[in-house]
Amino acid sequence: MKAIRVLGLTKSYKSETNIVAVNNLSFEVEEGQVFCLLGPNGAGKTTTIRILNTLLKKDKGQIYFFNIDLDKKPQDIKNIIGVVQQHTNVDSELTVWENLLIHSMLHKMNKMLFKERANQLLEAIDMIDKKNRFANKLSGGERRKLSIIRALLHNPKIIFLDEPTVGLDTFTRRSIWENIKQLKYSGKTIILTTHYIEEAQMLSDLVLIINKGKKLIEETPNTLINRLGKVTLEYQENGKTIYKFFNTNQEAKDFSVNLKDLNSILIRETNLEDVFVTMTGNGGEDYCNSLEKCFP
Ligand SMILES: Nc1ncnc2c1ncn2[C@@H]1O[C@H](COP(=O)(O)OP(=O)(O)OP(=O)(O)O)[C@@H](O)[C@H]1O
Repeated sequence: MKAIRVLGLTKSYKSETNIVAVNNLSFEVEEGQVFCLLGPNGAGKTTTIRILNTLLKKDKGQIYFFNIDLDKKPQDIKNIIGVVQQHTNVDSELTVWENLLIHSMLHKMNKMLFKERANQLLEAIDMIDKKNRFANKLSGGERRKLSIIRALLHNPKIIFLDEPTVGLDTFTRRSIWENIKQLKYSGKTIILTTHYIEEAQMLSDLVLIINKGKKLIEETPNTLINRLGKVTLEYQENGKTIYKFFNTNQEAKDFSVNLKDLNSILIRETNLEDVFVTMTGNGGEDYCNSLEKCFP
């Protein structure tokens, strides 16, 4: 079953430059998938997510969550989604428990169910010992965990995670990855945006790469990597690192024997970051806007 269907989504900001932030974007997400939206700065990811989260109005297009039309039943949609925003927005003046209680009241949860779920989630996400601590006395990672617990409290079917691990240390990041995997195994649909391509490669079933508000490609991480070439050859030429992609190690080796600077050669597995950089251009320049150009 399709958890989300987005058809021809378009949004402009009426600023001095009249930017088309999202331009006729269409995509579908299967129930139970981890779906990752990738794109360079300013690509339109946050705008797309904010529209899906009912926080921003679109100009054009249709959005369905489990066949429910967002335009017709926004409240129904709010009840089936949980949102972890990019900037953690927990209430610093309240304790962890009080933050969760307020959220349960907004979702009209019954008290018994609230207590049971809140304790369960605090336990699962390793925050039970912080239950009575004021949010302003939590570390950045703990605040992020609180916002994840809060987003899950009303048992949403679809969870939006906008850069869930930004600024977190390796241990906290791994523990959040583990939580995301557990959510997927429990059948939740997850929409992830991240600038950590390694995170996208590890967690996602499907990746949608956008640039300048437009869809470039939508594939599984492995398909994207295979299309580019499983093997990457890196070498130096005129003071620049050149990347070339091949289907096999042997092809990369055969190519490398004719290179001048043999010391600079590195042959390694291609990763999703190589795909991302190839498709969206390096350093924000030289954008690749056609699939033919990226994947001849
Ligand atoms: N409130 C706004 N008013 C005017 N322009 C905006 C506004 N918000 C975003 N934009 C512009 O819309 C475009 C898309 O921005 P958006 O925040 O959706 O991108 P993003 O992919 O989330 O970027 P980042 O990775 O940097 O967070 C950018 O050109 C941005 O400057």
